[in-house]
Amino acid sequence: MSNNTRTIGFIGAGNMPQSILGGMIKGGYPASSIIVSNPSRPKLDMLEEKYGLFTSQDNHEIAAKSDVIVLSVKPQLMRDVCEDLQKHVPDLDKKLIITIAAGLRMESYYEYFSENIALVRVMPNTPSLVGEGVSGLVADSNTTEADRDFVTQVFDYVGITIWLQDEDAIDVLGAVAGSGPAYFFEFMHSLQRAAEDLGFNSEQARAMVQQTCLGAAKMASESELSLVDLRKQVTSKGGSTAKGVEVYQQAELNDISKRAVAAAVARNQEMAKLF
Ligand SMILES: NC(=O)C1=CN([C@@H]2O[C@H](COP(=O)(O)OP(=O)(O)OC[C@H]3O[C@@H](n4cnc5c(N)ncnc54)[C@H](O)[C@@H]3O)[C@@H](O)[C@H]2O)C=CC1
Ligand SMILES: O=C(O)[C@@H]1CCC=N1
Repeated sequence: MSNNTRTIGFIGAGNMPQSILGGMIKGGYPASSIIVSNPSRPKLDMLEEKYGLFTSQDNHEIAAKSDVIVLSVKPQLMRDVCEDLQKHVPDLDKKLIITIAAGLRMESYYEYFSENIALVRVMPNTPSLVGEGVSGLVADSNTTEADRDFVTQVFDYVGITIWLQDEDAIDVLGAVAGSGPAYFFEFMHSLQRAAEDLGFNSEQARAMVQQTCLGAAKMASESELSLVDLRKQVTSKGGSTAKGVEVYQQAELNDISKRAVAAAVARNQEMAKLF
């Protein structure tokens, strides 16, 4: 990677950029080439202490020092942050701009900056922190092949990268993989509570749920079998699993997932119009 190191500056130091930069550093990207801004100090102090990063409360300073700017604020703040950068930071169209915001379309960024910016929209997820992220990417035609290679390299550090044809696909990937960790945590917590209700303490209940989830995910990723066949392997005829699975099927789990993803896609589309 070090043969293609650029100074990468995160504007916003929230959960998602922390997951990405933490994963990058773990994967070997030089911390000296990662810089971060945030309006308040606590997260910056933590990042300085933990990784020795250069940080600033001044977005202009971080953007000016960066070859690659990663816009990492909430969608509703994006217009103000970008218009402010456009006013105060020279040569933005000579830098590569990455945005990780959900929903917001590329055309919004052309409005905030100019149509000359080189822009990549990335939809990452928080498991990037442990090197198991999923990132969906779409680049505009102002980016060079070297830019796109760089973005691939960065997000490959923190998991798998999936280049997409258009922004509609990013909204869907966001609703499945971007939001997905929350769905799994919700499900895992419900299993933990079920074990607790039947007498386990929370520590044991959580341990068995998370290890089972990890094991199932590992099996799925290492196996050639379909998810249906993997499920069948656990489900002995006339056994206990069949009874448990039946409850989920009767509750229309497929339909629940479909509705959850559709709701998240709809919110992404709404956010594109709101901000
Ligand atoms: N959390 C997630 O799982 C994912 C988040 N995203 C996107 O990542 C972006 C950031 O989300 P999170 O990190 O989760 O949010 P967060 O709420 O954890 O962090 C937002 C950060 O922005 C900072 N901030 C506020 N105003 C600012 C300004 N004017 N300039 C610079 N920084 C400012 C806040 O102090 C805070 O540290 C959002 O656009 C979200 O759509 C995308 C995929 C997944
Ligand atoms: O909830 C959100 O809007 C962001 C996008 C995907 C995960 N978190």
